Amino acid sequence: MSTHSKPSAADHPVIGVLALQGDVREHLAALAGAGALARPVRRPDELAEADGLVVPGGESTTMAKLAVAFGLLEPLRERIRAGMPAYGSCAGMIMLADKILDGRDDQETIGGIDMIVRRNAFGRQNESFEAAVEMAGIDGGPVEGLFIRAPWVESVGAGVEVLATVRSGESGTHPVAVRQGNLLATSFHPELTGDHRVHELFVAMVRAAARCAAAGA
Ligand SMILES: NC(=O)CC[C@H](N)C(=O)O
Repeated sequence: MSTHSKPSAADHPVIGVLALQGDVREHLAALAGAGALARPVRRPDELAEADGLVVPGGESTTMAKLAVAFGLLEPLRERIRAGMPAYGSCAGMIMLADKILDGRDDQETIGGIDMIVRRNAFGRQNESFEAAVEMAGIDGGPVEGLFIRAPWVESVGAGVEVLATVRSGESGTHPVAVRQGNLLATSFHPELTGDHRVHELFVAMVRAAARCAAAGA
């Protein structure tokens, strides 16, 4: 029996969705479907209340500019450095990359994952496509990968686990889902498919991090 009177973050994690631009509503719905209390985050005080954060799909250059304008970029970097779990889909993957290729000049990222991500990597004729993606850590068969002007991961550092790859014509096979500690990123958009398994994986990561924090407190 729990001795806590308040619901703990480990049982009911509050997961924010960075709500500056992009498919925020879809992530809020997917997180709720995966058992989290989901909240939009536009201000540093809203970020402070979140046990974990989703950075949505959208347009990374716009999102980065808005993050600076809303005074969120440094608070985001600080929370991530301090171990807050985060999940980025598509533009969100770009935002969580330590380095990007084919970004706009001076395009900022939040960073956190030791990887180089190439924006719009799948090229013109393939700007949008679907693929069945086998993803490590996701049981029950492949997830439907929706790739919309999607990035791929060009290279990863030693601490980054590649969870899924996709073959793209002659350029070969590229990572499209990665994890480094409490940080998760996909090139594709599970929030648009109604399949909540990737969000369930992220909610489990947030719960585990909250349990660790409670045990260490
Ligand atoms: N669907 C997406 O999130 C596309 C990402 C977009 N190409 C960018 O650079 O931000």
